[in-house]
Amino acid sequence: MFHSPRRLCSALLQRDAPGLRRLPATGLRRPLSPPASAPRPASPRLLAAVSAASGAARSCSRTACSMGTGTSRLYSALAKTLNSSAASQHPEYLVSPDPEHLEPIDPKELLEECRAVLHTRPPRFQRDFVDLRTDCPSTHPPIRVMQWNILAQALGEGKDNFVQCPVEALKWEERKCLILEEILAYQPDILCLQEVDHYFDTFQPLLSRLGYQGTFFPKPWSPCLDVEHNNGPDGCALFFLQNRFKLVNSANIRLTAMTLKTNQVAIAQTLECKESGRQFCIAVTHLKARTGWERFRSAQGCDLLQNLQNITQGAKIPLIVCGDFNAEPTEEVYKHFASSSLNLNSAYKLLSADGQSEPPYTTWKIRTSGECRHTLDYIWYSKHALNVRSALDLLTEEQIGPNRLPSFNYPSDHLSLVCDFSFTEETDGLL
Ligand SMILES: NC(=O)C1=CN([C@@H]2O[C@H](COP(=O)(O)OP(=O)(O)OC[C@H]3O[C@@H](n4cnc5c(N)ncnc54)[C@H](OP(=O)(O)O)[C@@H]3O)[C@@H](O)[C@H]2O)C=CC1
Ligand SMILES: [Mg+2]
Repeated sequence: MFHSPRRLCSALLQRDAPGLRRLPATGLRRPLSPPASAPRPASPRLLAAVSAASGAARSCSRTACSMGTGTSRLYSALAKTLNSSAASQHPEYLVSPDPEHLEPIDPKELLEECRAVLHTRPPRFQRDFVDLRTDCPSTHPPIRVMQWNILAQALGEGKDNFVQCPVEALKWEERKCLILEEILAYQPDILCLQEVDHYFDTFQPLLSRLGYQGTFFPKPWSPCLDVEHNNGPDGCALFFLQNRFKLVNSANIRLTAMTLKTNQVAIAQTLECKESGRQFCIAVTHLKARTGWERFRSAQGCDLLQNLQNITQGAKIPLIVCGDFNAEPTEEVYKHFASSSLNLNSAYKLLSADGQSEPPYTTWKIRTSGECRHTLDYIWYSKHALNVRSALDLLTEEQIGPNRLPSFNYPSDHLSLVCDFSFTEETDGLL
């Protein structure tokens, strides 16, 4: 699904003065030295591909964002400038730096390099795709969508209280390779992420070199900013492969609850498939967490649905909504989505025997309060316009292990959800 790199990955090794490397996004330079916490890399390219880009935001963080909460607010303000409501009406302001100026990375080589960094870790778990609609042939390749709350680095190390997870398992230099490995293993066409607090230094520069166009919308008052040595606010990020889709429209939405602005956000983009000319809308969100906030989440969900009604012109444009809803299927917000006039179904229900039950968990962790096993993450889709051709099975309890998540094998407390979609024949030729 990735497009072939136009040049070899070895182009990542710079031709500039020895020991200096041009940073892709900014043109800044920094000394070439491996991160202190990382194991000795097997390949020098990893420094180029995985670490070097971090210099851009690290040099930003030296001046603006990593010195604690006060200066982090400045970073937050800068990030918000890039995502202002004015910008949302002009997609050109939201696009990443010109991808033509970035050296492409060969995904296979990057995957190998990630694996080299992770050589002291246990192997990653095997997960299989389950075929769901083998009887519906499609003329176009499916659209693979990944939904994943990747766990903000600042929250994982600072506030989440994962009492059974050793701190070494959370080291960013290795954990980011586990996250990249998961993305590279499944090669989604569209990637919907929550709790991203390493957008500018890691995911945007690397994923743009893999052919993705990215958008980031930070939470207005990210809890990450209250963690010492944070890397800026966390937020939602949406990436799509530029060789498969053209951006038609993009909206960054600050969710409201009972007309009040909240700390939760969403990104909604209308994309056009380059192969088929078909349009669809993809949205990503992360609703308010914690028990006691059920009505608040419900109101946020209603606001998001209202926004999506407008964006899809009343369900005329097929829709996919990915999110960490922080709500079990018994909650009101889930019911609003299941019964909305947008005609949505939750894709992972299709993995159950009767097609009606959500998986038993999408997140599983142990906090000071005890074991937390919940189904909170969903991929909703327009059931009249889209088919789910296959879905990636979840990790088993045995794979997750007694200490639950995150772990040395798996980088987040939430599992990634991955689905392959195709358009239904009935709506072929419409939008
Ligand atoms: N300084 C200021 O003026 C303000 C600061 N804030 C900060 O923001 C925070 C609230 O922001 P808000 O967006 O409402 O945050 P949420 O309540 O939505 O939670 C934020 C994160 O905490 C995680 N989380 C969920 N449950 C727990 C738990 N039991 N223990 C630890 N972490 C948990 C969530 O992860 P998941 O989704 O994976 O469950 C989520 O990513 C405040 O605590 C404060 O730190 C907020 C407003 C103003
Ligand atoms: Mg979390």
